[in-house]
This record gives sequence, C-alpha cells and structure tokens, in this order.
Amino acid sequence: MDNETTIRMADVAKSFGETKALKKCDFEARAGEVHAIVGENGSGKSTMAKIMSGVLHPDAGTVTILGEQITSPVAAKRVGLATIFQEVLVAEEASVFDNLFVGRDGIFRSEGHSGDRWLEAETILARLVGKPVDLDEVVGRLPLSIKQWIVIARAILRNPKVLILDESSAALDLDSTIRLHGEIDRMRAGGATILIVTHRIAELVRIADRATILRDGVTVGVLEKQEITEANLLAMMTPSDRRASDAKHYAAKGRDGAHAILTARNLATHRSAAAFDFDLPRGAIVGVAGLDGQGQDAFVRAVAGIAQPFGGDVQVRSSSTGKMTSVGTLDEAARAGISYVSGDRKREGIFPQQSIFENLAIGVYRKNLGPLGVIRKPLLKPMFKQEVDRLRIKIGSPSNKITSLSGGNQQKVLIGRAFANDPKVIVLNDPARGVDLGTKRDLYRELRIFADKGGSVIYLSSEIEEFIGFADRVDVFFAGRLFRSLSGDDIAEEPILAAMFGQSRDTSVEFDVERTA
Ligand SMILES: Nc1ncnc2c1ncn2[C@@H]1O[C@H](COP(=O)(O)OP(=O)(O)OP(=O)(O)O)[C@@H](O)[C@H]1O
Repeated sequence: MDNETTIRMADVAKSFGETKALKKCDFEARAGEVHAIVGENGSGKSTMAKIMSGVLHPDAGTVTILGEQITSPVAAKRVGLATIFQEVLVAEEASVFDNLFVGRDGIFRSEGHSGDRWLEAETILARLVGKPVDLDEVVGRLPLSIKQWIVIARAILRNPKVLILDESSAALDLDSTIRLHGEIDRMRAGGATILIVTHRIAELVRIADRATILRDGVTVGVLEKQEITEANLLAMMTPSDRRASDAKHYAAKGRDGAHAILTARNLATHRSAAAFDFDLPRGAIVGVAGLDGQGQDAFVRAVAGIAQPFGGDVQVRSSSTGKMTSVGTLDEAARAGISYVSGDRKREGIFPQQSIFENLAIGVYRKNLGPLGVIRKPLLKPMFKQEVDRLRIKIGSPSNKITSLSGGNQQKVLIGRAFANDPKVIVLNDPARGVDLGTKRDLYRELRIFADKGGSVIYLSSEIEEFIGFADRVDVFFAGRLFRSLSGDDIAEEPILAAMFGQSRDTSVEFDVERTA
C-alpha cells in the first residue's frame, strides 16, 4: 500500500438472501481527496459504506482502511473512520453535549462542562448550524435540522482520517449545504479522505475530486474531476436499455395563462408573515423554492390539506361543474383530487411494517372495496405493475417489507402511490431527495405527461437545478410569504438565488455558490 492510498476494496461481494447488493466492487481513495460514490438507487452504495464502516461483513473480497482490515464498527473507529449514515440517530432525552460525545467516553459518561471539548463542540456546532447552539439543551426539544447537524458534528469532532457521508446532505437546504462544504474543505485541506454518497449532481461537480461509479453492484469506472459531468455520470451509471429520458420530454411549456385549477387567497403560513395569493394554472408545473424556513414548506402542506394555514382560503375547481370548493383538511384535499408526496419518507411517508405492495396501493384501497369491505387486491395488481415499471422501482417480491428496499426505491414507491390515486393536482415536497439522476428525469417526464393531460403540479425542491428547463413557473418564498414568481428566462440559477435571498429585482447581487470556506 502506498502512502497516499487510505482505502482499498478489492473484489468485494455482498448478498442479502437472493439480492446481490455488491457483485464485484473495487474501490480506492486517497488522503486529501473528496471522493464521490455514484450509482442508481439500489446499486449498492450504502452497502459499500456499511462494509467500510464495519457494520456489514463482505461475503468475499478484501477491505483495507489505513492499512487495517476492518471487521467491526469498533475497529473502524479505532483506525480513524467516522460515518454519517442517512438516518438521524440521536438520543432524544440526552443533552446536545452528551449526544456529541457518545461513544467517545462510553455512552453519556461525559466529564461535565469544563475543558476544551466544550469549547470545541460549541465552535464546530455554531459553524455548522450558522448560529450558537446551547449544549445543555435536551435534544428532543430541538428541530430536526439541528438534530441533523448534531449527527454531522459528532463525526467531525472525532477528527476522522476517513469520513463517509452517506446522503448526509440530502435534506439540507442551500445555505446549510454551503456550510457543510466549508467543513469538508477544511478536512480535505487537513489531509482527510472524505467519501460522499449523493444524488445531487451539482454538489458532486462542485466538490468531488474523483468519482467512482457503481452499476448493479459492480464498479464500472472512476472519473477524474474534469470528467465529472452529468452526461458522463448518466452514461456510466445507467445501462443503455434503461437510459433516462431526454430533456425535451419534460421541457417547460410556460403554461401560466390557463385558468387556475387551484387558488389560495390571503394565505398566511406563519403568524407574523404577510398574507399572499397563489394560482395554479391547469396543465402547469409550478416550482416552489426558498431557503430553509421561509414558509414554502408550510405552504405546500397547507395546499395539500396536511397542515392548517394561519389564515386564508385554498380552493380547487371541480372538473365537472367548474365551481370552486374550499379545501381545509386532508380528506377534503383527497376528495378534491390532490395527492401529496413527501420527501421525508421516514416521518410522513412509508408504513414501515407494511409490504411494498401495500405501501404503494394503500391510497386506492378505498376505491377497490368488494363485498364485506374486503379489498379486491387482484384488481390492483395491474396498477401496481404499471407504477413499478414506469418508475423503474427495483423490487424483489411485492410482499417484502418496504424497508427491504434501498432509500431511493422507497421514495419511488411514494411517488407511485401519488400517481395511482389518479389525481388532478400533485403536490410534491422535495420528492427527489435520495432519488438517482435517471429516475429524477423519469419523474420529470411522467409529471410532464401528467400536465399535458391537464393535471397540475406543485413541486417544492431544495435544489435549484431541478427547476431549470422543467418548471413552467418558479414561486420563490422569502420571510414566510410568496416573494416572487419567476417565469421564462428568469428560471435560472441567479434570479432564483436572488429571490431566495430576498433581493429585489433591480439590485445586482453576486452569489458565490462555490463559496466553500
Ligand atoms: N438489509 C437488507 N436486506 C435486504 N436487502 C437489502 C438490505 N440492504 C440492502 N438491500 C438491497 O441491496 C441492494 C443495494 O442496496 P443499497 O442500499 O446498498 O443501494 P444504494 O445504492 O445505497 O441505493 P440508494 O441510492 O437508493 O440509497 C438493494 O437492492 C437493496 O434492496
């Protein structure tokens, strides 16, 4: 092993029952590089991360990290490896400080508040969160976004020589991602190896020095920095028979003049925010953007009947009579033909104890009740197959639990559930989190087909890139209200960013998205 190489995996294989998650995985990473692991949903990325972290044992092949064979999580920690997994694992009842040092002193045997560690923790957490955090606070009282930072800070505080981030930025907004990148840059400069598993291509292009591509459990190649482009990644990660749709299949049509199928009047999503109006034209795809906590999340939830707004009225037009009906609850929204897809599948999406079939079909059970209220499952099978095929959901048996699927494939099941309801309006709340590039494009294509047939789409995303070339209009939220609607040439990175930061149209602003330190 030369001085530079910190991780070496050769010929690694790993199966779960019938499923061959990794068939032939080869991988090498060096000190002082950010190395991305890229591949379709279910291609084996998380399995690879778990093997390196000692959580899973390979069936075949060798794994060497910093010269050591890794056989357990403890061994991985000992050589200086830290992993941030997709799940946000915190002890809700313990303090922030104790959560940060779990496993260092033995669980919760921290030595009071004195010393450098307290200061170090305060400094790193403040840098990540963007403001100071009280280390005495009980974690259960903090919002999810801070819990996520605690998990990230916990790994960074170990000063790892190898840091693995498995989709750790999937739920972060723009500002937070920039802060995380700053931290990654700092660690890279200090000689650490940083592995990132991400489906966010813009992020990859910005930060990765190299990328290893997995396809169906096999390493198919390594790209150097200058070769990391969307086209190259797509070509390598997707077999030609499954190659994703071309952009022309989902391109924006600018349908903004059609009459509104859904309106919101005097809507207030926050106690102290100004009220605003919103119109969703028939056949249009309207993007919704905003920095974290600017009201966009509350807005899409209000429109879908999931959360009550602080004031105002949401109405949907009936396709038969043309009359507008108010929608205030989830039930009313469902009856009016609104389907909702959440990107936060753990909190408000999947039924973890249920099968893949049930998770996809649950929304249409009510429409398929036979005598005695028994669900006529055979009637649902063609619908199930159609959704699985068109979203290319990678499943074994439909009766397996949904939790046996990779994260991205679980998300696809939720998207399939929304389509299966045959809705008039689909409201998607950051649906592409953790979904691979090819599937994102398939999703855009399916949504465009849906819109071309007269459906309407509200699409919230934390990734600006998602709107460009796809959305007919982008509504940007700032300070709790709809701040600006952009269309045509204004659907581009700079105008969207400017609006996200609350800049007025005539102020010229320069954004350094690549700001990393
Ligand atoms: N514990 C498990 N039991 C059964 N099958 C599993 C298990 N873990 C992973 N798999 C299967 O192994 C394959 C690879 O999964 P893995 O999570 O590594 O993919 P991934 O590339 O990380 O996907 P994603 O991008 O969706 O997160 C998938 O087909 C998945 O269903």
